[in-house]
Order: sequence, then structure tokens, then C-alpha cells
Amino acid sequence: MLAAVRVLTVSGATETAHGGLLEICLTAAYSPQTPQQGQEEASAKVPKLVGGASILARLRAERAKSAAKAKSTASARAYIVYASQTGTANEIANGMAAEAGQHGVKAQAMSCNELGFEKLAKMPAPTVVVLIAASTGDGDCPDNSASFFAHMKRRSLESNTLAHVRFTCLGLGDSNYTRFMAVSRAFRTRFQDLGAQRFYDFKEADEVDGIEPIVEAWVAGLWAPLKQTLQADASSAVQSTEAPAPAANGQAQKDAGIPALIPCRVALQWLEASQAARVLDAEKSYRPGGSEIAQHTNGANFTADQPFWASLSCAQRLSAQDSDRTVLHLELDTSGSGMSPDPGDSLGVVPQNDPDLVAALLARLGWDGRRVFSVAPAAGSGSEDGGDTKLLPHLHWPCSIQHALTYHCDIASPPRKSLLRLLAEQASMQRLSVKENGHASVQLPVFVRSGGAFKPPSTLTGPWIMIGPGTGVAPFRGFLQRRRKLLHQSSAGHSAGQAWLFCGCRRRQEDFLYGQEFQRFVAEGILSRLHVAFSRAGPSKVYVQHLIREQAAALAPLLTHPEAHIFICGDGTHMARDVHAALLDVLTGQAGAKAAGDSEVLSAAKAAEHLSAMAGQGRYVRDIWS
Ligand SMILES: Cc1cc2nc3c(=O)[nH]c(=O)nc-3n(C[C@H](O)[C@H](O)[C@H](O)COP(=O)(O)O)c2cc1C
Repeated sequence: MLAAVRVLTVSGATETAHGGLLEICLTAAYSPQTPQQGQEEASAKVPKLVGGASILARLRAERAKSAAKAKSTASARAYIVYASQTGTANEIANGMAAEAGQHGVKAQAMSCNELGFEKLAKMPAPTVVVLIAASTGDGDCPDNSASFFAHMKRRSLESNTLAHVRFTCLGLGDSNYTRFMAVSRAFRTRFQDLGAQRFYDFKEADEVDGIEPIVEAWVAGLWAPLKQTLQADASSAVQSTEAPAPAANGQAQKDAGIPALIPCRVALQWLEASQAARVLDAEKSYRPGGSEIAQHTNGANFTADQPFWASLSCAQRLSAQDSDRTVLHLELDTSGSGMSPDPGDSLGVVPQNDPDLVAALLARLGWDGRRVFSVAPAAGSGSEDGGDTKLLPHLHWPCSIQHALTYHCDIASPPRKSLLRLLAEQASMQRLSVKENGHASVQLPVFVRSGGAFKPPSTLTGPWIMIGPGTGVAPFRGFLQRRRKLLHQSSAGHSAGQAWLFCGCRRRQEDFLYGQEFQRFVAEGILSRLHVAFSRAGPSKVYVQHLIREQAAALAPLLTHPEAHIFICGDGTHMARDVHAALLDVLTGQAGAKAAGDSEVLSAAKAAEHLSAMAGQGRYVRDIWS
């Protein structure tokens, strides 16, 4: 199964002052990749099974054996349910579902939306759920679980709605984000509030520490309590007389490192000609024309599933022609959409795959892209009683293969382990050939994502400290446009707090994004200070955190101002952490010259407390990505 197409978000929506034109700054973040040549599979005629092929054959035989055995044993199953935006939680869940059989457990992986909250609420006791939940945006729930999440949070639910549920939860997150683990924690709390009981320890895996060892240890410890919990349902228990799990025998040890195969849970059903023709017809109008767009008058209606098709009215390269970096400034015409994003909101762009890439994939697989399919539970998958579960909802089936591959599948990312495993199983005689290409479109399907607390303060009294190296600077154009407006409206410019911008690029001539515009803000008095770290202009690297430390004396009193706001936008892998450390150094007097005058120097503990209190009050906000 191919994953859902990733949704890109780009920062930098401006005040949209100019009649439905939305400006965004876009880095070349979505570039289909060509697999390493060595990854392409060798072709036909394999006379004797050797190496990997023999291992696969053995695994297949074992799978057939355990499938036969499973028929005669238990039927209770665990739901391994994921909330995943970029595929990590999904991949972990798939891997677990694939491995479950080896531990004598029947399990099915699906997204929260596929499971459905209402369906879960009606399941018999005990229903066993293993939840793997990532956070996205600013502590937001991933798209594939948003409707489940919204249902779960309804206040009208009785406190015993999930009393029949036994569950555990693995949270995925990144402690660089202000709302660390917001989604998994919300799931945990709400499940328990609704009566669900924990059967195994909760765990949180932080990207900053590296999630793999934590996830692996948690999964390894899960099987015994999971099996025990499933057995608690005497009527459909897994037999305790079952043979030892293959994982425990010598053969399995030899195969260690080969991921288990994800059980097939869906079957495609081909539509007959007249029904297929209707679907193909409908797909022609997938991009709505003017009349359909006019029906939407409220920008909030547009989502990743139903985006607004905005036309591109301007595309301009911001980085120098000879730079190996491509940074584009795009302006989109959103007239008629009713969208009115605020500075700090981001724009979701639903990418579509390059038609040539889709055609190449279809040709390689020998598929007719015009064949139309719907999706049903696979026989023996245990989902036949799926009820109102909508399998693979991201495909919007019934649809043609061509449509699914163009709009709803990610066919350009490097394949994940589970997909390679599936390909090894199913397509060992096929050669996948893809070609590297950027995709070009006239129109872009877009929708607005709220920036949450990442938005300009509504007042001017406190200082605004904005830190945005690289393309992280983009939203601060919007912030400063808003500030200009506030200053004009308030006519109290003289009492406004200061506004500082720290940004960074390689060299002035190469990638000083919106440099002239920011200098104009300074000239107009809208921006009090502009500090630019040119990382490659001198003999040693200079980054924003260095400039923050350099400016410690003047910055410290601003940071401790009771109405100060600090905004950070950009790289979450290193920058956000390094900037945080620099801010602590400023507050503790460890950086640069001692703070002037009456500015208080804080102890390390007080400085950390100060920043965390600011974060809690929405005055230290980060919009970062890794
Ligand atoms: C755009 C973006 C926003 C994120 N927001 C948060 C967040 O608010 N809180 C958090 O703890 N982690 C956040 N993360 C980290 C992810 O939860 C983490 O990388 C997780 O492993 C992703 O899992 P997934 O691939 O299943 O979506 C964010 C990651 C990205 C890329």
C-alpha cells in the first residue's frame, strides 16, 4: 500500500492586502527522488532460490503455516491505531501488525479515522487498542485522525463511553515544539476520562533523542501484556497452548533484521464499464471551475481533502541564480475563495505527482491507469465485519488508478522499510523505474492552516523579538506588515515596544531573503533592529544564536519585559535548540557584555522557568520544522 500524499505547508502568508493575492515563500522542499540505481531490482529468471530469495521463500512458507494455524486458534484481535501526518506512526503500526502473528497475537493496523470513534464506542468488551499518536503543526492532530479526535473531544460523551476499551499509547513528538506531545497526551487523558483502562505503560518517543531505541524497547515489552489482555476475553481467547512464537526459535533469530510482512487487509474491486465511465467523468472535474469555487465563501471550508485551486500569479526566484539553493517567492490568486489568512498562518499545498512520473510507473507495472476500483476488506483479514469503517479513505475511492497515483499517493518519497518488504514479496520480477522531475502546475490546490499562537501580538506595548533564519524569516514579513497597520491605527507609535528581527542567510548577494524589504521596515521605524547573520561571508560561521549572544546587554531587559513576545521560525533540528540556549545565556548573564543598568541577571533555573512561563502564556512561540 502506498502512503497518502504528504501535504506541504509553507510559511509566509502576508496581510493579503492586495485583493485575494496570497504571497508565500517556498523552498524546494518537495522534490521527487530517484531511487539509488543499486536499489532497482534485478530481472526475471531466477533458477534457484538463493540469499534473500530463499529467506523470502522460507518466510512465505512460515506465513502460510501460521495462517493455517491461526484459523484453528484465537480470533480476538488488537487494533493498532495510528495518528500520523508524515508516516512514522503509520510505519510503526504497520510493522507491529506485521510482527504480531509471531507473538501469537492477531492485530490490525489502521488510522484513527479508519477505525472511527463511534465504531470504537460501540465495540464489545474488551476491545484492545494500541494507539500510536504523533503531533503535527502546533500540537495539532494529524489529518488522518482529525475527525476521530474531534468526536472524542465532544463534551456530551458519557464518562463510560470507552469503559470496554483496554489501551496503551505511544506518543511521537519533538521537544523543540512548544506543544510537545500535545496529541498523544490528549488521547491518553481523554481515553481515561471516558473510562478506558491502560493495560501497558505509556511511552513518549522524542525526535530530539532519536525515537528508534525507545520505540523498539516499548514494542518488545508490549506483546506479553497485550496477549494477556486479549486472553482476558475468555470467549475468543488466544489459546495458551499455542506453539512458541517463531521469534523465539532459532530460525527467527537467523532472519533477524528482516521486517515482517504487513498482512494484506484490503482488496481492490474493479468496477464494470458503465460505473467506471461515470467515475472517470467525475474525475475530469476534479479541479473545480469558477462556479464550484464560488460556492465556498468561507476560507475555513477548504481542507487538504477539499482544497481551493488557486492560480499562480507570480513566481520569482529569491536566491541568486548561481546558488545551489532554490528559494521561490510565489503569489497565488485566491480571489473568490473567501480565504483571509493571518500572518503566522501557513498555507497547505496539496502536492500532485508529476504526470510523467505517474505514466512511467503505470507503464512499468503494466497497469491501465483508466481502470476504476473500489476498496473492500481482504478475505481473511478480519475486517470483513468492517461496518462503517472506510478503508483507505485518503484515496477517495472509487477512483481510477491514474487519479489515485496522481493525487492521493506519495510515489516520490524514498520508500519505507515496509514498502520495500512488500515489493520484495509481491514484485520481485518487476523493475521500478522512476524519473527525477519537479512537478509543475498552473494551479495549486491550497488550504489555510492556522498558526495558532504563532501570530503577531494584538498590542504594541511589549517588545517583539522575531528570530527566523533561512526561509524561517518569511512569516515575519506578515508580522511587520501587521505591525505597520497597528502603528498607523494606534497613533501611539512613540510608546510602542521595540521590534527586533534576527535572520540569517549565507551571503548578502546569494540569499538575503526579502533583504530590501526588511531594510525598508527599519527605515520606516516599524522594525527597531535588524540583525542578519551571514553564515558564509567571513572566515568563520556566524548564526543567529551568535548575534543573540552578542546583543545580550540590550536584549536581556527586553526578554524579561512582562509583555515581551519571542517568535522563532525555521529549522527545528538544531536552530531552535541553539537559539533557546542562547536566550538562556542572555538571561543568565552568560552571554556577551553584562546586561546594562537595572536588568536582572537570572539563575539558570529561573531563566529556564522564565522561558517556560512565557511559552505557557503564548509569548514564546515556535513554528519550526525538521
Ligand atoms: C510540521 C511538524 C509539526 C510538528 N509539531 C509538533 C508538535 O507540535 N509537538 C510535538 O511534540 N511534535 C511535533 N512534531 C514532531 C512529530 O510529531 C514527530 O516528528 C513524529 O515522529 C512525526 O510522526 P508522523 O510521521 O507519524 O506524523 C512536528 C513535526 C512536524 C514535521
